[in-house]
Parts: sequence; C-alpha cells; structure tokens
Amino acid sequence: MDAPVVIEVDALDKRFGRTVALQGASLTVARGEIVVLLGLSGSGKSTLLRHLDGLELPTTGSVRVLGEEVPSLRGRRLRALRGRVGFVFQQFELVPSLTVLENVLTGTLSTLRGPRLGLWSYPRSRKLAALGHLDRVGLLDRAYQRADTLSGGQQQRVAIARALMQEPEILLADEPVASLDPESSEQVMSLIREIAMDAGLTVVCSLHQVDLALSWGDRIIGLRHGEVVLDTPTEGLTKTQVMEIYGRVATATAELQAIEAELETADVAASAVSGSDAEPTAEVADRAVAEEAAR
Ligand SMILES: Nc1ncnc2c1ncn2[C@@H]1O[C@H](COP(=O)(O)OP(=O)(O)OP(=O)(O)O)[C@@H](O)[C@H]1O
Repeated sequence: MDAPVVIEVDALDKRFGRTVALQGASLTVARGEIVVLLGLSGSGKSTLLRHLDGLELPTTGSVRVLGEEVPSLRGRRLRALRGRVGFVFQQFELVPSLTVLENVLTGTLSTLRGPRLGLWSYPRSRKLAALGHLDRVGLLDRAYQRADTLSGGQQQRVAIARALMQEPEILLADEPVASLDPESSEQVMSLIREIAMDAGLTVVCSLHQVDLALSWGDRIIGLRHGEVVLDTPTEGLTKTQVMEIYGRVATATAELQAIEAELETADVAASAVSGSDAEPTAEVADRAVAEEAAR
C-alpha cells in the first residue's frame, strides 16, 4: 500500500510586494519520504518551507500538512501542528548563553505550561529525553557546556536534538549545512538521514548543491524563480541531467551560465577546503561568486 500523503501544496503563489517568491508551486510528499528542495539563492526554497509550518501565508493557493489546511490555522491548532513539524535552520538559532541541554529542552516548551527558567524547572522526564536526544546526535558529553562554545557542526546537531524533543512527524531543514565546512556538512546530513530512517520521519530539506542533493535525497524537487521545474527520484539521476533540466527552463544563456558558475564554484570551493584548515565552503563560494559578478 502506498504511504499516505502528508504534505500537499497546490498552485501556491507568494508575493512580497512586487517580488514573486513562489508561482504556481505544486507538490506532494508521502510519509517517510526524504526530499530535497533544490535551487539557487532566491529561488523560493525558504519561502516554501515556511509555508509548511504556517510561518508564511500564501498569496493564493493551498497548503495542507498532516491533513490540516495550514493557512487557516490559528492559536492552539497552529501550535499543535507546529508541534508535529520540527524545523532546523541554517543559522541554528540556539540561545548562545544557555547550556546545550537547556537549548534542547526549549524544543519541548510548546507542550509545557508557563515559562521555564533554568534546568531545575523542567520535569525530570523531559531532561532524560533531552539527554537521550543529545546522545543520539553524539553530544552527550557537551550537555552542560554553553551553546556558543561549540563548533558550527556541533551547534547544528544540538538544533537537531532540539527538534527531536517535539517527536515530530515531519522535519523541515532550511539549508542546514550552508554555513558548515564539508566534513561537518557530511556529518550533519548523514545524521539527519539516519534519524529520519530510524524514526520513519518525513524530511524536506532545502539545499543548493546538486551533488549533495543527489547523494542524500530520495527525491529532488527543483525550484527556479519560485516555480517547480523538476520533481524526480534521485536514483539513476546524474548531475548532468539535473543541469540539463535547469538548462531547458532557463530562458537566457547568461542565466544558465550563472547557474553553472555558481554550482561549479561551490564544487571547486568544496574540494579546495576539504582536508585543509581553510575557511568554510559557503564563505569561499559566496566570495568567489561575488568576485565573479564584479568582473
Ligand atoms: N519577508 C520577505 N520580504 C520580502 N521579500 C522576501 C521575503 N522573503 C523572501 N523574499 C524574497 O523572495 C524570494 C525568494 O526568497 P527565499 O528566501 O525563499 O529563497 P531561497 O531559495 O530560500 O534563497 P536563500 O537560499 O538565499 O535563502 C527572494 O527574491 C527574496 O528576496
């Protein structure tokens, strides 16, 4: 029997003033699927993900998640949905001055009454659960360390443990490794996949690297200028085919060249950084793209 559909987006348009962020985006995701949202910066990946959690409202179109029409949800019903959908962000969004354990515990706040100040204020069962999730992400020995003393990769693993506190059915990840070096990126992506497979989680993760999308996801949904231009399983798919699909929909040669340049630059930066103590890939890639643009 086919797995039930848990995410259903239909003809979604989103405008911010005169900026068109999404146009006619439609997709469905079945329970347990591990999907990559692939696209360049500005293609609408974050905006799409944010609609799935009710953080953005559509201009037109519909967004159904776990059977709920998300834009119509308010108050308690919206919080209940968000409790079933974990979110991991590019910049981790931890509270730097709190311990790792307290940060993980904040993942449970929506289910507790009243504010929580300090570790003692959380029920013991939650603390044990938080320690279990920290163990799962390999950071049990860092539980009492301040979050801002950890490396970027470790902070993202804490953010994953925090999302797991909700025991989500769906995990959304918005460029979770964009600010990490290649080695940490690989660890974090592997971890997300392992956890998803173990728990039968549905994952939608935005990325801009074609190679990573191909090696990590079961399926790629490609966005370009807010439109879905690709929706296909990754098995048997090659980078060249992905580029061809983007090429076919690119209206101007210059635009296609820009796409290729950005993807190539990211690859070159990745190989330049791996195995050395150079600066993180994303920064190298961003600077190279900026230099290219300035030429
Ligand atoms: N709150 C906002 N107000 C105005 N414009 C916005 C807002 N959020 C997104 N946009 C615009 O919508 C478009 C899509 O942005 P979005 O962040 O979804 O793209 P993205 O693919 O996630 O890019 P990135 O990887 O750089 O975050 C961009 O042109 C962006 O400037």
